[in-house]
Amino acid sequence: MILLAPSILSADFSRLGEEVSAVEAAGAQYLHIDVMDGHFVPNISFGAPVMKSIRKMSQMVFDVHLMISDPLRYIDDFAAAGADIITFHIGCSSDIDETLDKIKSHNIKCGLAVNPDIPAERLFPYRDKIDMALIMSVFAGFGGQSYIDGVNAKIQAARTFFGPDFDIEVDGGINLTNKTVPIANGANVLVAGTAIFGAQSPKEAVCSFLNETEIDN
Ligand SMILES: O=C(CO)[C@@H](O)[C@H](O)COP(=O)(O)O
Repeated sequence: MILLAPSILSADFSRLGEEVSAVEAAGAQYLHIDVMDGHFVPNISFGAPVMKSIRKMSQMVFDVHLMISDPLRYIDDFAAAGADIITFHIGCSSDIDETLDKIKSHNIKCGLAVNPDIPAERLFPYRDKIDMALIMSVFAGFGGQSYIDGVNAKIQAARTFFGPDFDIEVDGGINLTNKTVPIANGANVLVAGTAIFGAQSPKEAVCSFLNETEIDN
């Protein structure tokens, strides 16, 4: 089953509640929450208080993507704010095992992410500790970039290594035209920001993503 994770990075923050309700009503299963610190990536987005405020009005799986230098320091905050999955990056400054253990201590699922210039094999030693692998199909930091086809082999390598029942999420530059590409290479969780919240109707965009994704499969 393909899961869709609309990224609120591209939402209209002045109407965040309405935007979240629209994608939830349309059937999106995950809500992708992009947290950026202006240090690990050049951009700054928002933190746990914003997530906490939308947690009250949504039942979606809150899929938190920490693009921050020292994720270990903030796991407690995001857990308390209602995260269901917390993913952070290979290459951050926190100890990876310690951070995964911290996430697990909250009974939350954990994921590890790799930017396009980091091989999928860097995820493999953590196989028994993680619930999801996040393969970035753009360099983390900004919405609205173009999908990098060079990551397709990496998605395949991750699928081969982790097996058929493991969650492999792909994030960046995914739209209605190219969404079959990550799926064909082994992804089962698709993140889309601009293609959903940049559409005239985010609700219709989610329906198109989900319906057409089913037809393609
Ligand atoms: O993590 C990121 C960017 O760093 C992504 O989640 C993007 O926000 C996806 O947005 P689009 O590429 O779909 O616009």
